Amino acid sequence: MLKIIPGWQVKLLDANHIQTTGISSLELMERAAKGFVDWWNGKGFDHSAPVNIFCGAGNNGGDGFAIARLLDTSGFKVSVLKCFDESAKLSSDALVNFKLLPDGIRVMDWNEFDKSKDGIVVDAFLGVGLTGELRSTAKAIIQKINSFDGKVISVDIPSGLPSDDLLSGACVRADFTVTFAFPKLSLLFPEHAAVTGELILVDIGIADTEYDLFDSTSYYLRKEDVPFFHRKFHRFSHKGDFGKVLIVAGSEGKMGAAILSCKAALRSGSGLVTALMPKSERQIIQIAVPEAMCQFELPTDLSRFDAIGIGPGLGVMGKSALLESIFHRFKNPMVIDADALTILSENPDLVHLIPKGSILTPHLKEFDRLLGDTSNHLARLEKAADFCRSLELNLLIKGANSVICLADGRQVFNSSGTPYMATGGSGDVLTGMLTSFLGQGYSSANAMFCGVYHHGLAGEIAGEHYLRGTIASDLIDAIPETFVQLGIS
Ligand SMILES: NC(=O)C1=CN([C@@H]2O[C@H](COP(=O)(O)OP(=O)(O)OC[C@H]3O[C@@H](n4cnc5c(N)ncnc54)[C@H](OP(=O)(O)O)[C@@H]3O)[C@@H](O)[C@H]2O)[C@@H](O)CC1
Ligand SMILES: Nc1ncnc2c1ncn2[C@@H]1O[C@H](COP(=O)(O)OP(=O)(O)O)[C@@H](O)[C@H]1O
Ligand SMILES: [K+]
Repeated sequence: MLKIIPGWQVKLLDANHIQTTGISSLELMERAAKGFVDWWNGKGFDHSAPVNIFCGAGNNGGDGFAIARLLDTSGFKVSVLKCFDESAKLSSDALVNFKLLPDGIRVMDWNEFDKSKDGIVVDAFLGVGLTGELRSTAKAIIQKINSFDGKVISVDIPSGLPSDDLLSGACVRADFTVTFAFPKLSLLFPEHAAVTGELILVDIGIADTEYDLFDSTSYYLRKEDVPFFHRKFHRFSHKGDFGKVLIVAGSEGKMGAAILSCKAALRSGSGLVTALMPKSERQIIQIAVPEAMCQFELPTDLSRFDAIGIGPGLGVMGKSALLESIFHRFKNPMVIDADALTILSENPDLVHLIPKGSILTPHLKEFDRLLGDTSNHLARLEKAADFCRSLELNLLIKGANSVICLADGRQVFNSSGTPYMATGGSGDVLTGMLTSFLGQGYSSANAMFCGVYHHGLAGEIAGEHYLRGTIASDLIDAIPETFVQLGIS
């Protein structure tokens, strides 16, 4: 997994990389620019659209000059908008790249930019070197960029956004942010979604081990990390090896949630799935998921189950005793979602009975109901860390870039997923997937890494096909393809 370090430490990361590999800082800037242009070329932007690149005097601007040169070579009509005056001292690498600008590129002052023209704006004004409050000219430059109606692509971070803190002043509103080496923490906050746009991570050749020097509890979960967390099964594996799970879900009118969770558990590899549900609703589930077994009373001995998932569509009224009995009778980690979380919010004493290592999966509203209102994501993450450490529980804060908050203090941001997953029932699918991995003998942390990443990837696969018509069942259908794409047999 990729460690997320504070923006101010990027200089140390670079210096260390330069020292150990012998490459120059200029070469590192060139890699960043090449990575940006590779992504750009993959997007297939129209060659006839003029490209206007706002460049600051620091290394973010240096990236911008290098990008300008490379886009010019690729045949784009590029202009550079200087965001500094004649007296400004450019960083040494920015100066080199400024001097390397080919003659064909028009260089103007930022205030000469004509916002009414078509094209694309690249924002290479301010990067992680931003300190303190924006100066007045910087605010005017950001305003100018934001007055443009077309696409805006930010280099490393939208100019004005602090890398590790909440936005308090002006900021470029980007459609895409192409960030280098690792995602800056603030790019992952829901309150910044409107300024960061779609997030793209460009690898500039810094190895994961080079981050070991830095203290941080934040990580980013990428596709290449996930296979490592999967268990390997062998030729003689039998259905018992793949786990027996109990899904406690569904009530009259909400049996769909139970069906989605059970199916998702089966599609994620569970050997045996049992649904605990009201007897009156048994026909629905037996027709929809014939592979699942049904149970209408809570068995006294729950030790025959390897994992339990509880909550989707369960209902709240009169269900707290059921939750309490399960906590008393089952001693292994379990998955707690939806209505079960609401019951916990209403009966806070029950939280102390939850088996250690369990996984709670609140979305933002459920989080606030459970742990109290939070004014912003930073405060939420801090609260989550305290909760997880003190109770030895794991929390998944759901949303775009869901955060896996572990009892050991690590907070891991997921990279897979798409807004097309914002559809009723997709959380029920996740509960089934997490329960399935727990039941297959994965540690809670590994079950979360695999469950959350595969769930997001299933959303991407389904979303590619169905766009905004994606429904939760499509995610389940896409689960097998996620295993194919990750090379997991
Ligand atoms: N490993 C990586 O990730 C790599 C990262 N790289 C790139 O380096 C970037 C970081 O570059 P950096 O350190 O030179 O800082 P940068 O963001 O250009 O900002 C400095 C400029 O901002 C200005 N400024 C500051 N505060 C201000 C304020 N309040 N209001 C107004 N202005 C303010 C400051 O002005 P000054 O204070 O000096 O007058 C100076 O001009 C990083 O984001 C990435 O793009 C790649 O090139 C290579 C590998
Ligand atoms: N914009 C988004 N980007 C990525 N994933 C999303 C987005 N919106 C929702 N999701 C994911 O979809 C799931 C929704 O779960 P939840 O809110 O419990 O929905 P429901 O209760 O309808 O099942 C979560 O896993 C969440 O991370
Ligand atoms: K920028």
